[in-house]
Amino acid sequence: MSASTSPKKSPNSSTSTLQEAIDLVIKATEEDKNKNYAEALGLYESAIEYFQYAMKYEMPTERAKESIQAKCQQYIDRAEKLDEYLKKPPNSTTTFQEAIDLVTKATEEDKKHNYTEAVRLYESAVEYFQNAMKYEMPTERAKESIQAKCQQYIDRAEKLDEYLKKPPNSTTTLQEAIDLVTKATEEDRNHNYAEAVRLYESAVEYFQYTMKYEIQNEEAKESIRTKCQQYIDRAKKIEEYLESKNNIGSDTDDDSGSTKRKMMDKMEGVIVTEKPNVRWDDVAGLEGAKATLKEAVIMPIKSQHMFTCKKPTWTGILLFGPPGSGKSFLAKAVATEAVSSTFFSVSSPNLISKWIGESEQQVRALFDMAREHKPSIIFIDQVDALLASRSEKESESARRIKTEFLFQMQGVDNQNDGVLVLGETNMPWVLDSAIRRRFEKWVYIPLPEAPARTSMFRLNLGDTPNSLNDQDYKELGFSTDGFSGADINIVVREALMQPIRKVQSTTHFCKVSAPSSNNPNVLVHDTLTPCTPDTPGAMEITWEQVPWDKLHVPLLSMNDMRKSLANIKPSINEEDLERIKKFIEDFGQEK
Ligand SMILES: Nc1ncnc2c1ncn2[C@@H]1O[C@H](COP(=O)(O)OP(=O)(O)OP(=O)(O)O)[C@@H](O)[C@H]1O
Repeated sequence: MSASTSPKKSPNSSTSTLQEAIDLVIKATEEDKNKNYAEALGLYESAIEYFQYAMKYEMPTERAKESIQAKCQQYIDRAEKLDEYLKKPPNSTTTFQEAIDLVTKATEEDKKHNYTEAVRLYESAVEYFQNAMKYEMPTERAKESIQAKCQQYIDRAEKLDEYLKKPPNSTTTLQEAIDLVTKATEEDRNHNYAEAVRLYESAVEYFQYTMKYEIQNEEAKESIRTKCQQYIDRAKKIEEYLESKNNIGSDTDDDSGSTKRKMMDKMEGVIVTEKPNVRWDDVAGLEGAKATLKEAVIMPIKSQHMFTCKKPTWTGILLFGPPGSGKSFLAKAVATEAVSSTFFSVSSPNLISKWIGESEQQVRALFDMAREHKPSIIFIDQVDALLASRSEKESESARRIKTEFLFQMQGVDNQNDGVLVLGETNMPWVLDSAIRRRFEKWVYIPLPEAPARTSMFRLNLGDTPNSLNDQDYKELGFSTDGFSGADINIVVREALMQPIRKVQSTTHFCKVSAPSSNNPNVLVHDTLTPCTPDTPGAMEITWEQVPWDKLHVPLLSMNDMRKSLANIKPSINEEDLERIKKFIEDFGQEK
């Protein structure tokens, strides 16, 4: 700290030195705030001298002395910090701008999967931020926010570091990527869209890492790339949807607009207005159910002009049947094919947990919106969770939701014309009898028969390259008695992983003739594919030792399907089926 002279004061001076010291501190703080650090430093130093003089000659009380000393210490600290800052070489590089530039570069490298460089840059950026905070003295609030940001960069650098430290042959990233996609799809299905987007994005990141460091084979890479593009597209679509939903809520500034917006906010995760993309042809089998729904839902919407007098429409249709039999899937097809209608999809379990306490208001808002946007379809997934028989144990809130639903479904003065409530349940027997009556039409969705199961295998495999023939598909259909559509979906997903696993786990490769990876029209005879040790010409090598352009990932085969089938059992048990059978005996399949 630079030396300064004692205040030139006479003991008789009219202004007290203490007052002058205080004035100096006020000025010092002002200059400090205006970043005139040299001026601030001089003023702090003078103020300290004045305070010390005052303490010596103006004899304040002991308590005042103590407080002055504490204050002086603060000014001394601040002055020292300023002094240190001012002594920094003029071209010092510890500036915020440089720290920010480093973070920008780190993020770029991170995105390009140059993780080693990204870690280095993140770490340097944090160091620069810390130095800058020391010398450039931001406000406390700015400091807090910089520290929080730094923590994020440290976390990211640690995560990347962890990746980089994995043994070079590690195959776990691929598994992690697959797990992430599985979770993303689940969240997506449960309408937890924000979480689904996050998971899809992480999965893509993991896949990209495996493509860079783990997988050399171009075919496998190509297939992963295609999948990644699907996940990116899906994440984008969800983001667009979330944005558009916010816009629906913000399209008016008046009171009713803002109330609607509040309602929409509360409904987030509970109601989805996005149109699914499932066509009739995507639904295997269920021809009877499709015909009923076409007649009951699509026809009245499509040909309104045909019905000049009373329209034969239904206001409540219930799809019931065993779990995973395609009820929701079929409802999605209805929503897609009923082009001009608005689709509201409500997940009952989410609704119950999120609307507790606000129940009837939200139910009313849902129906109001449906009426406003008619023709519309309100699809209620797992309607049993929402509208089960009244019981002693149910909460007051659940009771109120149910009562309001009953009231709204009933509608007054034809106000529900053009609004269809489409419910689905796998436990129709638990429904409240009044609710059962509100669903005027019941459609049974059974487990698929063999031909429908065969179609499901075809639909699920889509255009994935495979070596299955018609006979294999038939066999798959026949050998999966008791499997639901959801079970078959799992079997196929599991089978799709087999070729990649085979490549990664095999100990031997042998030469086969296959299209060249550089030109698929040319057949080459030296590509390597997994084989058993006793195959003639088998070489004991791992997949990492095979040059990428020579690796031939085996096509998905019937054996892969059989392997997958051996591990997956039907999810519906006899007891569930008995219960449904009994219900049909009591109430019939359709009404
Ligand atoms: N008939 C079908 N055609 C094609 N795919 C089907 C069919 N049925 C089911 N699936 C597949 O199974 C998945 C699960 O089906 P879905 O969610 O419709 O079952 P659900 O009957 O609504 O089950 P839950 O009663 O448990 O709600 C679908 O996403 C679809 O991939």
